[in-house]
Amino acid sequence: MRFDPPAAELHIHIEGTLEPELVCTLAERNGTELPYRDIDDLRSRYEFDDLQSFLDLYYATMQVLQTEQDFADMTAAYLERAAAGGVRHVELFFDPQAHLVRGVELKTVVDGISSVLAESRERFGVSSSLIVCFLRDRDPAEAVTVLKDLLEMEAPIIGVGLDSAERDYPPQLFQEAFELAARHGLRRVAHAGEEGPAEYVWQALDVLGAERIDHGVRSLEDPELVSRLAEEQVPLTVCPLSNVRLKGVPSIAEHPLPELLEAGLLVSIHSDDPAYFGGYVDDNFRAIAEQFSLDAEDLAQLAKNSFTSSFIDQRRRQELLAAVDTWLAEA
Ligand SMILES: Nc1ncnc2[nH]cnc12
Ligand SMILES: [Zn+2]
Repeated sequence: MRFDPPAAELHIHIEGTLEPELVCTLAERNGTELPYRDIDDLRSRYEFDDLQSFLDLYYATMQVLQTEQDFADMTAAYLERAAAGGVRHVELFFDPQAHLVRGVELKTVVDGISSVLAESRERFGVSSSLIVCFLRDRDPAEAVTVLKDLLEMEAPIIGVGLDSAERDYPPQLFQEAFELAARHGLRRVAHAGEEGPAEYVWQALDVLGAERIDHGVRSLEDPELVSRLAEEQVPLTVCPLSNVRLKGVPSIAEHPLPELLEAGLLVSIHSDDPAYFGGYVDDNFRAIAEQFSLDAEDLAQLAKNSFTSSFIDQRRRQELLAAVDTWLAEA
């Protein structure tokens, strides 16, 4: 069976695609001293107890990203791998504050990533757009400043998101930044209900105006919330391998994907930080298909959900939905 239906990758942190090999290549190129002996030593540290233990390594390894070329190389490497696994459309998250605090300029980050996205369709057959994420464990006023700077420089972003350490950082702290985004016609998404409670999903919807919830798996703890999500068909971007690696759920067997689907929610499957969590979208499809005995038709439906949940224009959406039918006919 094949695990690579045409799909939209809607929950992907570009910095989370930094494979150990590229970390070492960039460290050598930039003369960055890393506290790891070699690639195998670095890879051996990819064992996490929770979200914070992952974020500690995630922010440490990204110090190798220094120049526009580094950001471009990382983006190109990701798009090449994603396309090989069936991805045909990407809405890419990036974390500018994580680079600004290291002294890397906003323009370096934005130009490096967007120069490759601008040619993603021609080079990789993947349409793409960019979403800025605010770090919820930093000052909410900083998020407003970063967004103003991005607007000022006319960065090619289509939306805003909210990520990093979730516990004790409720979405409502970021109301001002999200209101500013809305006034400028930007789309809004937010991580919620990954480690944080269902209450954070309510806040993401009602205070931030989030149109899509990243993760959202803990919504199941609140039946009223589940009804709301089902009724409004609010998209949830679910990342099974990530949830297991960060110990949000003990194993794929115990992942609540079947319950989410049973409840009639609009779920699609994504990879989050594939370099760290053991796989890209196709690897996530394989894991859930093998665990839950899903067939090609089930995967095709999840892939269609990803296009339905995306912010692409109607014409491209129809083209990609049709591509799923073609894949299914041949699968
Ligand atoms: N899974 C995740 N949750 C929150 N913030 C993140 N930043 C990168 N990956 C993340
Ligand atoms: Zn994420």
